[in-house]
Amino acid sequence: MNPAPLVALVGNPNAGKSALFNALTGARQKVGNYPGVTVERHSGRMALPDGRPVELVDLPGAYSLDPSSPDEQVTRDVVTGTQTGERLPDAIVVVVDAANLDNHLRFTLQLVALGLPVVVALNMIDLAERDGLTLDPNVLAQELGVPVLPTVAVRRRGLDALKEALATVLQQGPAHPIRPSDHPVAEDIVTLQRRARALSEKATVSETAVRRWTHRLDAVALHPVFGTLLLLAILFVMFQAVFAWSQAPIDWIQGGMDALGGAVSAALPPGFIRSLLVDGLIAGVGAVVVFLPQILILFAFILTLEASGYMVRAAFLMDRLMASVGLSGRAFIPLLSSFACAVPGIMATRTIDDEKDRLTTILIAPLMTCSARLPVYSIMIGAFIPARDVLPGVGLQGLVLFSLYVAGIIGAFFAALILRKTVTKGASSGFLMEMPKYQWPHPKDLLLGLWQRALIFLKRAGTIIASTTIVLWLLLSFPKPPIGSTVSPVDYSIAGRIGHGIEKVVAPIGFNRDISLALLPAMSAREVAVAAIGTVYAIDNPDQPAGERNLIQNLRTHWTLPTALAFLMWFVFAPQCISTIAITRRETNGWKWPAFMVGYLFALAYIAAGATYWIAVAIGL
Ligand SMILES: Nc1nc2c(ncn2[C@@H]2O[C@H](COP(=O)(O)OP(=O)(O)OP(=O)(O)O)[C@@H](O)[C@H]2O)c(=O)[nH]1
Ligand SMILES: [Mg+2]
Repeated sequence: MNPAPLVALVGNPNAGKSALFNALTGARQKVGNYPGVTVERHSGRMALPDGRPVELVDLPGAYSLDPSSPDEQVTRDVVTGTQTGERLPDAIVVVVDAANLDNHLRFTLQLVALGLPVVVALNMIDLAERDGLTLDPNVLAQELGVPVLPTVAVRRRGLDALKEALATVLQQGPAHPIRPSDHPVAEDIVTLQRRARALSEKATVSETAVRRWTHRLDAVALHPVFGTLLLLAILFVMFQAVFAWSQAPIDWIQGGMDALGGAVSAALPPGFIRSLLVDGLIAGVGAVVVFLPQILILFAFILTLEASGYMVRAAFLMDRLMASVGLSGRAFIPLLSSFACAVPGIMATRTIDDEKDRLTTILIAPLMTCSARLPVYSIMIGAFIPARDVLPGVGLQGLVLFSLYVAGIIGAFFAALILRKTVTKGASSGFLMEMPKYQWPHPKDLLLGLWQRALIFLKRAGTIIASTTIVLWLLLSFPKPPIGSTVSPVDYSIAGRIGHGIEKVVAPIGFNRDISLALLPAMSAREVAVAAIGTVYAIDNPDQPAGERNLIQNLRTHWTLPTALAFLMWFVFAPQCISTIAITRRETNGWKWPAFMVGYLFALAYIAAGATYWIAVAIGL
């Protein structure tokens, strides 16, 4: 007896082949392996309307007959009859996503040209309809010369008609005898794309303007090459803007703070209270508050990208990249939120089902540069990186800031890669997300979002940062050196002595006394590092009038460039934040993972800062 005819399900990734396969075969499935490769072979039985059995195989998704992965190779080899362990199919069902017709038709055209009996399943017709796209399957059938049946695999819609058409084409057999490895004349990709687009336009009965625009924008935004370039360009402009647009408002705030310090100095007699207010509170909190404009610019970009519907596209675009380091595409949104702050980012990992995926994402979230690091980066860049253009319109300062963000991302990817091979080993899962429609962000929502960010930032400055600064001021001010002593008041203080202890550990990576003093208070919030250094100089030079206590000037005189660069690298990696550690403990139910996270991040920060310092020294910076 002849074996049952073999029918292969072929199509682009995510067209719904497996959904259709499950709907057609039900429980009658077998999973095997193709010999020599690690690609699984899914097969199952189904019955045609007249009761005859058919063996169905679900092939891996592919974009074309030119394979770029083992999966795609299996698909190509099966449909050309050259795959070992598989006979040439008697017919193929090409599954296409109706909402993505022009892209999917490209592969369809190649498959039809093979000459095997073909039926096209115009799948996901429900989603196309929802988006305002109406297609005519008959036009498509006429143009392609094969039956085209609308289906909704997940609702089992259109399956009977599909089986009917399959029975007919099986009956008719191939258009001409097919020999294994019979290759159609390869059409170049551009011609193919043009034909596919023309075909999809012809088959489109009506399309709402919104869908047409969405589709056109997505053709660029989701393109593997152009989309990635677009994303990089957007991020690049964002970091340039943080510096380029913020100078004037920063100067106003700075001026206001200086005036406030001057007024308080003039109003109070010298002594404890004046020093606490001027050197402690105003110098410390003021050093942080000046970064409000930069933080607002950063958030204006993030909020706009989110509200416009672009953010999910970026996540989709990143999915392949994320998969290459063993992360799920779902990790993109938590990681992106971590650019604002790792705490909401880590909370957002709850949307990741797989436990190992989720844990990996939590462990690398602190490597995304949060907004609290911006003041630290900004002051160091302002002090040590000249404000000149490397190219017309491309400032060096913005470029350095961009590279610091990139350094964190690269660090995170390497960390994920290593973690996935060791402590969080396991399979990773796929990703699918609904694309929201593009829209202009509402200025009112945007302003509201910015207002909330400003309040959060100022509240932090008024509470955590102010209180840490005051404690630090106390520790830096007492005990006072005896009259006539040449030791600096800072070195003589309690904080100075603790700082000297820390300095022993961090001196090998080029850190100075100021950094050693700042590291411990910065655990409460990273911005405090800036506030702490501001307070250190205020106490160290009590004779400088407030207006001249420019932190940037002090940094330039007291720090070397290699030390500044090492300090920047430290902040790219170091887990300088109690809240992040606390949320990790809560989300992982124990101390094991936060301890691991803190350990590996401090080690990474130490090595990166040390390497930066010694390389900078060696090349004579
Ligand atoms: N709304 C809707 N969703 C569908 C339809 N068919 C499939 N899906 C969904 O689309 C997603 C992708 O479907 P799969 O069947 O895994 O796609 P595939 O073609 O096997 O993908 P690969 O194996 O990666 O090439 C799944 O989440 C399905 O539930 C459909 O007709 N309508
Ligand atoms: Mg599949």
